[in-house]
Amino acid sequence: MSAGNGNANGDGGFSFPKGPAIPKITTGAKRDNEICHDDSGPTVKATTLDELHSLQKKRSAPTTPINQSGTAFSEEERQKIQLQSISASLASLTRESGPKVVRGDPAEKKADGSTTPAYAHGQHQSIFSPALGAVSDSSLKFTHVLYNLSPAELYEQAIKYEKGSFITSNGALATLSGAKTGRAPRDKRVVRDATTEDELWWGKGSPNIEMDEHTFMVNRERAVDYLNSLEKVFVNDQFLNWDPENRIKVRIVSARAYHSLFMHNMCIRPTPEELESFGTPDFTIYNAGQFPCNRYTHYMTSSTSVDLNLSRREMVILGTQYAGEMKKGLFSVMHYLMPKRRILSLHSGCNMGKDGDVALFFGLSGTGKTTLSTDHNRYLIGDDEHCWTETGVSNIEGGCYAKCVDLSREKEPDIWNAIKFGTVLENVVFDEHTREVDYSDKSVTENTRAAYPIEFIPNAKIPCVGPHPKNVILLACDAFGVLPPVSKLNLAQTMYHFISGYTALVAGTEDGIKEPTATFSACFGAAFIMLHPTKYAAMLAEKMKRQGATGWLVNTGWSGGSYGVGNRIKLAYTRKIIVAIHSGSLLEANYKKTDIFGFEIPTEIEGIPSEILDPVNSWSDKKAHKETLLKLGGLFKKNLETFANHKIGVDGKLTEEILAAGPIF
Ligand SMILES: Nc1ncnc2c1ncn2[C@@H]1O[C@H](COP(=O)(O)OP(=O)(O)OP(=O)(O)O)[C@@H](O)[C@H]1O
Ligand SMILES: O=C([O-])CC(=O)C(=O)O
Ligand SMILES: [Ca+2]
Ligand SMILES: [Mn+2]
Repeated sequence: MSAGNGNANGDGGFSFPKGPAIPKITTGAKRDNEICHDDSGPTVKATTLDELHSLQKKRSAPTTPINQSGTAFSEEERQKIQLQSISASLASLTRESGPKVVRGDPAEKKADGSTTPAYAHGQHQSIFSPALGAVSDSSLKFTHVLYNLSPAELYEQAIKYEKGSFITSNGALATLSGAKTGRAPRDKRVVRDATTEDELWWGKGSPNIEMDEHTFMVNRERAVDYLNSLEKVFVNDQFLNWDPENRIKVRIVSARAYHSLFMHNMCIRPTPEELESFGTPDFTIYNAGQFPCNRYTHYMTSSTSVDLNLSRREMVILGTQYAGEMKKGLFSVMHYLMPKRRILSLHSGCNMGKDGDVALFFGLSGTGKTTLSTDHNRYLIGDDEHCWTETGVSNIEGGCYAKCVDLSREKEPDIWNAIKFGTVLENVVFDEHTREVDYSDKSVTENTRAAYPIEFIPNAKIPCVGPHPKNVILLACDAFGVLPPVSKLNLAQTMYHFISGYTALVAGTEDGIKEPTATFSACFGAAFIMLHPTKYAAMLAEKMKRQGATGWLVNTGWSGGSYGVGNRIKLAYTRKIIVAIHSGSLLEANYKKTDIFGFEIPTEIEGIPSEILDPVNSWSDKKAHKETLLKLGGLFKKNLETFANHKIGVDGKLTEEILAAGPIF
């Protein structure tokens, strides 16, 4: 620092007092190693440390909200309206009308040193206190609301108050989701009432396990009471769906900064102006995940319960802190709301080429939706949840949720680079000193994840919308190693495989080779659909037909033998296949038909050894290949039996066509 020229400006706004320079203290003869006392630099204006700290934080630029009558709300009025709305969200339905809510962190000291709400001291601070007498102790306390905090504020909250929260060397926030490191579909309940009774898909194969309205209210009350018993809660007001005409306003009330930052990243972030006119949310999540449900409650079979009430437009989470429940809970809601508007909701990734050609990537968890839709040469529209309307596609979310087990910079550079300040890293392991993440370490779980805003991908298409898809790519990670790396599908085959929703995964690798297990999940997302799979399939068929889209089945799983003998097909090869699909060159290739499944497979693709294109070539044991192929064909047939009775299309013609498009032997 240079001493004495202290007309500091532009670096904090303080000014150096004019007048004679303060004389330096001189201590006689100067020796080389002597400590240099230099107190003549600019001093701060503050006279106390508290005052100094108060200088540090500048107020965010105020916006000028307009109310209905066209006049501007004062900041105070606006905050009061917001708190009133939050108080209504948090209200117990059996007691007071709503809790006393106050804005801000309870740990943040007021200028007078107090931490209690300022109303008692007559200071300016936003509070909302329903004008009712106290009828329980909980109505005497305040609930502090941390409303739409920024990532930086949420980092601080997480690191101060949530065990297992750390900043990793790449700048991301590492968090632990607790005992649950994946979704709990068996604990999902949907309220069966007069409306949903007829509208939803119930019974065998359906993900909708019923609960009654009363039980929902019991769980809702439990969650609300838990949240209100806390000193503070996080509230996120955000949007779903980039299609402005079908945008849904969501409110997420949660107890953890981790949850708030996760949803900040995954939902669409409102601008300050949009927030002013947010009003009442269309859907509210009560995430009381730290608190279990009560197993004496009817319908509860574990201490976890994820409850959807479509009529009330509410979701309650008890007994799981896995953040993916919120994301996929909202997706279920979209799977109900959108088809009512003749919009197809899809568990798919989506990207667009420079020429505007759009591709959808369907597939179950871990099959490559995020990996393959994140493509440096194309615009990313979204990685997991989309809508297909009369005019094109729109992403439902504002962020991506990438698997990061074995993540490498070389193979997935864009995802690697998206893991930076603002990103939530779930359940990863890192060096205790350097905080460098070891993505190969599965000590906590294999399902390690990164949640980041979509704009962290450099070629994200903002707004995340695009024209009608040209290619519909179904991904399967076939650990049996008999599905070809790529097959061209006709429309009936596309429907057949869409309804089947096949993938095969391998269990833990530790105790040697295990048989792969086939999973069938209708529409590549049976856990989230609300209507019968054929409803979505019929819509998909109709849209693909109208737009002339081509269907493809891409095996991102095993090649050269089943799991244990062969290997997972190289990501570089899969990417080349995808490039050939996008460019249209694959459509021009020569094809041959396979046995059993009747797939059309290309004989050549540039950059890929031709022999791997037909799996039979890469299996050394031809007999084992045939047996495995038949085995898988049998599993497909068995799975589709339940759908055979459900007629769709004119006279059930479509059903017949679809069933005929399956394996034949
Ligand atoms: N040939 C391949 N094609 C695609 N992915 C591959 C391939 N080989 C290995 N992988 C790995 O498989 C995983 C695919 O996971 P990804 O995150 O894309 O799943 P997802 O379909 O988005 O699932 P979810 O719906 O659970 O988010 C990644 O870890 C990726 O590195
Ligand atoms: O929902 C999750 O937890 C992860 C995911 O994307 C999926 O399983 O499809
Ligand atoms: Ca994904
Ligand atoms: Mn998903």
